[in-house]
Amino acid sequence: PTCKLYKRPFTVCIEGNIGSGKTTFLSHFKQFDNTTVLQEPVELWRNVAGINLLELMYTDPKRYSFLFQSYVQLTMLQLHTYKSAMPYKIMERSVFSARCFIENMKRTKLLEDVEVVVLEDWYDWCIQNANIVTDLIVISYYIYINVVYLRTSPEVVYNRMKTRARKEENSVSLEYLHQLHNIHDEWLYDQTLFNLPAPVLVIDGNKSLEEMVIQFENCKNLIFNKKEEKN
Ligand SMILES: Cc1cc2cn([C@H]3C[C@H](O)[C@@H](CO)O3)c(=O)nc2[nH]1
Repeated sequence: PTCKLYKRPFTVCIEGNIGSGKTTFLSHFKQFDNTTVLQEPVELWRNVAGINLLELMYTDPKRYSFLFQSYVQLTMLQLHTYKSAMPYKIMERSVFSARCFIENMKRTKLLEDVEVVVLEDWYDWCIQNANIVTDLIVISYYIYINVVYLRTSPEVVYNRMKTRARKEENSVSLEYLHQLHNIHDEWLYDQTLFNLPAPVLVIDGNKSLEEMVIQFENCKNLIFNKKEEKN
């Protein structure tokens, strides 16, 4: 039998706050037939054997943050290791950004220290043992030197979140979005938190949809060209 050589796809993780424009970015890439687009498996988190774990996490975060993040980690790993024949794979968030949410829950005491240790041990083992190689993290504030991050102000994402009105998020405060924004900034903008698994691109998520699409196009060219450089 001819063994099918599985070539690791050039993987891009789109990162950013709730409501920062990731889904819009992903839909822009759905038009390319050389790219597998993997959205965040929110529907899985809403139905774990009939239980809405996302809702439980927001309703009783002290009790359910660990359980939720542990399931998120599993579902993100399944996406990281998803086999596709396409040369490009774009993922919404990653096990890398899972650490941002865990970090925030640690800082706000929603996770016990021992819960953080267990989540981090799982993460460390997975990184060493699973095939997770991310060639480029796309985040959001376009600067041409090829370091980009989907950076959207908490006020803007708060309004978008409210407009989208995802029922589980109706209790999410502007303060929480500020916390997540700051941790994403530390990780991807100041680059003082965690270590970066890959070079970063940034797009200004505060722009109008038209301006965002222009930035997505620039980003797409950077990404598809980058692969050429790589080969
Ligand atoms: C990797 C990762 C994604 C992710 C999303 N979420 C929440 C934020 C949004 O309300 C919803 C969909 O992104 O899930 C979370 O609490 N922890 C997460 N960790």
